[in-house]
Amino acid sequence: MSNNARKIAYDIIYDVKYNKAYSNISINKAFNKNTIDNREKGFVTELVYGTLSRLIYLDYQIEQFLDMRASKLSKQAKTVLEMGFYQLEFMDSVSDFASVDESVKLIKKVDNRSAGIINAVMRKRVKEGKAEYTDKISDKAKSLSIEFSISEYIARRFLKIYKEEFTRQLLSSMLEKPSLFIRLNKLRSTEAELFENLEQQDIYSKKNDIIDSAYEISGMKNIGSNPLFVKGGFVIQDLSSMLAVKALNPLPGDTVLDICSAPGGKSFYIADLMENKGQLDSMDISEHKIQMLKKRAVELGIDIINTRVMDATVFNEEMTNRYDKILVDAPCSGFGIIRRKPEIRYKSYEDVNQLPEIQYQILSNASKYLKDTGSLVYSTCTLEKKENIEIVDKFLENNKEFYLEEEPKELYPHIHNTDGFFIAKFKKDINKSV
Ligand SMILES: C[S@@+](CC[C@H](N)C(=O)[O-])C[C@H]1O[C@@H](n2cnc3c(N)ncnc32)[C@H](O)[C@@H]1O
Repeated sequence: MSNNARKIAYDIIYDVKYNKAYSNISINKAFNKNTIDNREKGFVTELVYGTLSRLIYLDYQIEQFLDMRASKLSKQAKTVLEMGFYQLEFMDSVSDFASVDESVKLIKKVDNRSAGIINAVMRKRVKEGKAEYTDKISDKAKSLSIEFSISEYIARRFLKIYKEEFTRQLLSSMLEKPSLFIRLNKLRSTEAELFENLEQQDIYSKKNDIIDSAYEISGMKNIGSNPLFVKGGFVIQDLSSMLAVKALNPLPGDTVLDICSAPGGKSFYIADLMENKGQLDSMDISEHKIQMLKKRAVELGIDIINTRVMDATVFNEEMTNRYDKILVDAPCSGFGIIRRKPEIRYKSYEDVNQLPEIQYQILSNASKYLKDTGSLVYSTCTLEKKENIEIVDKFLENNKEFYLEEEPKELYPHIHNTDGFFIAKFKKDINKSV
């Protein structure tokens, strides 16, 4: 693989680590800017996600081979070493020689003064083999943090919420590649057309048992140029996201509010289940993301969506008692989608501690927009109880006219083959409160 591909990967990793960029957005930008073939794209994607997903573990390994304090390394040198160590341990397609040689070439482009140290550390690692990680640190959270490359804060929270064995299984599954699900958009295509498209491209698909328009697929390359995808015949959507919509049970003719809707995955499925009949108000605080939603809705052939940029924490009197069904897919810490967004692995208490208040405020406002016999779904893509069941309990405590229609669902990657997710379905019954 060329040094150009490694330089592209380096720029993305550096941007995510030091400029707070988002990995998925940075990768897309880099692929649009540079002309690289599909094989190189695959290599860059693996190197970026792999390295970013294992930073704490890789830094631990690097330290075992360094003759100086890691804090003395330049940011560039540290990043090149992390990429180099990742290739040595986790990329079978790259020889040890290439890992060392290409790392030295790369550092010469970005910080020539560190070339000697990179060369020495990489060679020492090749000669001696990886340092065995033994569970020698007595603090369990610290130890899990290194082993599974997750912030100590998240490790500590998971250990508080789950048993140790469950936490290990969960963290281990969060280092694996997520399954890919697509959903047929019946407004633009049919199952027969979808199957023909998948067959032509040698893509294996398995129909899902619960969501009849969902298929788990493997072997999809370069989805952006798939003609059926481009014309809106199918979308990529995790099963967990579809299950949240299914819980809401939108029907043709309903008046529905999706209050944190952008970039639109759930709104599009709501519209599909409504057979594009009725009214769907899709709101979000982000103007940019609402624009993305609008554009994709047109491609998908949906015309029942009214978009609005709105801060859902601010109560809007005009919307009182207006909707049959409301989805609150709240902004959250995202601990359930760590496999897709590796930067979430390193979140700290300060990054997430404000969220429960915002979530509760949004849920509380949304509940007032519901008609007297309406249904409301609260969902998040996190596994943090403070953002899930504790919000639900507080809401029920303060809103006696609401009850849970079914037990809230928690979904886990290693059990359900989905993102980590939480879904609670409430029913409003004003007679209950009197
Ligand atoms: C989990 S995402 C929603 C994903 C979306 N439902 C989908 O399926 O594509 C949460 C969304 O909440 C939005 N958000 C954050 N704070 C908000 C607020 N105060 N009011 C409204 N939307 C907000 C974010 O912009 C983000 O798009």
